[in-house]
Amino acid sequence: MTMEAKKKELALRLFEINAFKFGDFKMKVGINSPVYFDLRVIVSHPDVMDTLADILQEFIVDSKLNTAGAHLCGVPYTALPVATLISIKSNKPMLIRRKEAKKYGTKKLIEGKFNAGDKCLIIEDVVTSGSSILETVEDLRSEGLVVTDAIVVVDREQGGVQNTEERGVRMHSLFTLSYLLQVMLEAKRIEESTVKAVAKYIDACQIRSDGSFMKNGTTVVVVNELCRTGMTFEARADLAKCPLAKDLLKLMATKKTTLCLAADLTKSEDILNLADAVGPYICLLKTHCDIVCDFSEQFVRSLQSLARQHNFLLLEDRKFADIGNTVAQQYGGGLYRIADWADLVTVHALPGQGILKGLKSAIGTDKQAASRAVFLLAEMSTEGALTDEKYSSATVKMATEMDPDFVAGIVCQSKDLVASPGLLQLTPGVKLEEGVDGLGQLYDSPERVVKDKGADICVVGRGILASKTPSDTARIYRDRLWEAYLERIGTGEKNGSAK
Ligand SMILES: O=c1ccn([C@@H]2O[C@H](COP(=O)(O)O)[C@@H](O)[C@H]2O)c(=O)[nH]1
Repeated sequence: MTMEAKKKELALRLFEINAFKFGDFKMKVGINSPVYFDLRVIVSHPDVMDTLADILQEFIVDSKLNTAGAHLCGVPYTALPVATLISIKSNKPMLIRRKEAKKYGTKKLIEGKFNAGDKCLIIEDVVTSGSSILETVEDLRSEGLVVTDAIVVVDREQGGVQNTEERGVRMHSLFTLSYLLQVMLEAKRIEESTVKAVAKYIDACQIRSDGSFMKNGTTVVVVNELCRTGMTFEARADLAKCPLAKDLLKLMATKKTTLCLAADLTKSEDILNLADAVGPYICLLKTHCDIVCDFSEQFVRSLQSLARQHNFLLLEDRKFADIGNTVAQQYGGGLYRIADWADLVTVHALPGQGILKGLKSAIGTDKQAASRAVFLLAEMSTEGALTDEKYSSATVKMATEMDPDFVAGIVCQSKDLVASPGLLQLTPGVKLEEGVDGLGQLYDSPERVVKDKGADICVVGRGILASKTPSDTARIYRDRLWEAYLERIGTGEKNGSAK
């Protein structure tokens, strides 16, 4: 295999394991970026680590650097395992730079055997401004080592080459961000619009080694066009990692609706009649199967047939919250056999990752798995809900880092919680009249929920159920929600604050 083919294969594998992703990410330097690299994830994929080390070793040889007698030093900490592997494979000795000098004993900054005047080659994972490389170089040089070159896995092309060059270090990058974008585009992993948004950001956001941003001598305002709430559902579908979220985003875009009906009725016939009447206006129909007094297999088959007829998905709001072994049985078995008919279910993140593993284990084949997904509950719509910021952020982390293929979205109430454009925000507590019911349920208007709270899909129950003409009322909700969405992405007719 040629080096080029190996690089492309590795690039696709890195994308697959989430070593880089596209969306809206807060960076160390305090601005939001449309692309995020986290090469730490490779330690969980030994095959990727091994391949990366092999390719880097070959890359070092191809770069024609004079590395005879040179030491290798990985920039702490992400580059350390890769540097170690290259050291073993190429039989080159390694040095380790401590981030802080030891407070006792030798007080060494650099661990390993070396003499002043020895050469040292830097290994780094991702470079933005190059400041991490330069910190390491400074410590190595202060011990008399000679450092002239750095091998880098990814150059984000935001000034690293110039900043390191100014301090006498040449960067040799296996991948540039532009190269990765082209490979992802060719492989149809991303759309042209994503490439353009990232390129625009990179062009506007060149970072100097002191951390300041400048372009043509002036400070710039950097706009991230991959911000979830500013994007269309069509564009976001391309960035969704979960197949069902992709389908749902496309469905919402073609049917022009973000309305989810909470069909909280207790007789199956009433639910079916309602689903038939309201079906043309909704993207999701949400059930609580355990409140249906005459629940039957026939009922769910009829519901599925209406879902196909009117093009909506079924969400069972079961709010699973137990250990993996129990939820597997609750989901796949029992009276309701939820996994057989519900496209989506709601799940509490409280028990941790095991709950998602348990639910997944109840789904049969890979094909079936691709047609099932969950919404994780990060916040509730009720007065005094105990879901605090730490809990809700940890829930979103669980969704994006652990099971991105299985989590379609987040149930929450706050705009800035869901950054990833591929994840859907589902928000209950929506009514034409704002207020509170007698049991602590809080309601906001359709406009406020979409524009101020960042909702993608809005759940409406009693606002429609209590109406004498549910289908007309559903249409009103659908229209107001859709108009608010258009205004949010900047294509609506009206502008201004929420009603
Ligand atoms: O935080 C949450 C999570 C779920 N729900 C569910 O949504 C509907 C809301 O019904 P309304 O009649 O519009 O109040 C209901 O099925 C809840 O179980 C929620 O309200 N809040």
